[in-house]
Amino acid sequence: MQERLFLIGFMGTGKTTVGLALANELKYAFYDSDQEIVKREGMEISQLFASKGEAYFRQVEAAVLSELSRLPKSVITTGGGVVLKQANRQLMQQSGYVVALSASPEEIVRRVEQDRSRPLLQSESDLKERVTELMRKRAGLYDFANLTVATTDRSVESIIAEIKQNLSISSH
Ligand SMILES: Nc1ncnc2c1ncn2[C@@H]1O[C@H](COP(=O)(O)OP(=O)(O)OP(=O)(O)O)[C@@H](O)[C@H]1O
Ligand SMILES: O=C(O)C1=C[C@@H](O)[C@@H](O)[C@H](O)C1
Ligand SMILES: [Mg+2]
Repeated sequence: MQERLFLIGFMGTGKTTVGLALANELKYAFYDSDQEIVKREGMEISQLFASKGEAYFRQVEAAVLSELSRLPKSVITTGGGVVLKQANRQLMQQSGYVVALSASPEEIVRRVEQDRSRPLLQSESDLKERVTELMRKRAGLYDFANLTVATTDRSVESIIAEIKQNLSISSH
């Protein structure tokens, strides 16, 4: 079994939700880079973006990822923008098995529209347009994953089953 699993994907694809349940099933430790940043900085992500800016957030995110990438038997879920830095992509590829979750823009809008915690989705423009534009800007950045799982119209249980099946194949 792989020592470390990383979950990557656009905002709202379910990384934190799926990762926590997967870690419980595998009896692995669970870490979420966004949650670690909140603990370390002592404020919510939206506050951090507002007070120190996105560039500062990205620096802390890279430092947190680097620490998490050394931990044994862990499921590590990441923020949607962690793939923006090439060094982060390389580190994850070298330190574990990387699973990308994907979802349609419509599904992402349904999942995140009631949640004000994501600063990059808080602009005045229409949420669907904002999601589509950001997805276009990030096209290809999640493609380095060992496995990509589509999550639209799928239960968390069936997503986990697909990941576990692929893990058992790739560890033989
Ligand atoms: N397979 C699914 N079907 C329906 N809803 C889901 C599914 N997976 C997650 N959700 C819901 O979508 C919302 C976003 O999920 P989650 O926070 O896990 O996404 P995320 O990928 O971690 O987002 P972020 O990149 O912003 O951290 C939550 O309300 C969660 O309950
Ligand atoms: O996609 C992104 O850039 C982000 C996703 C979230 O997980 C947080 O890391 C933050 O809101 C930025
Ligand atoms: Mg998350």
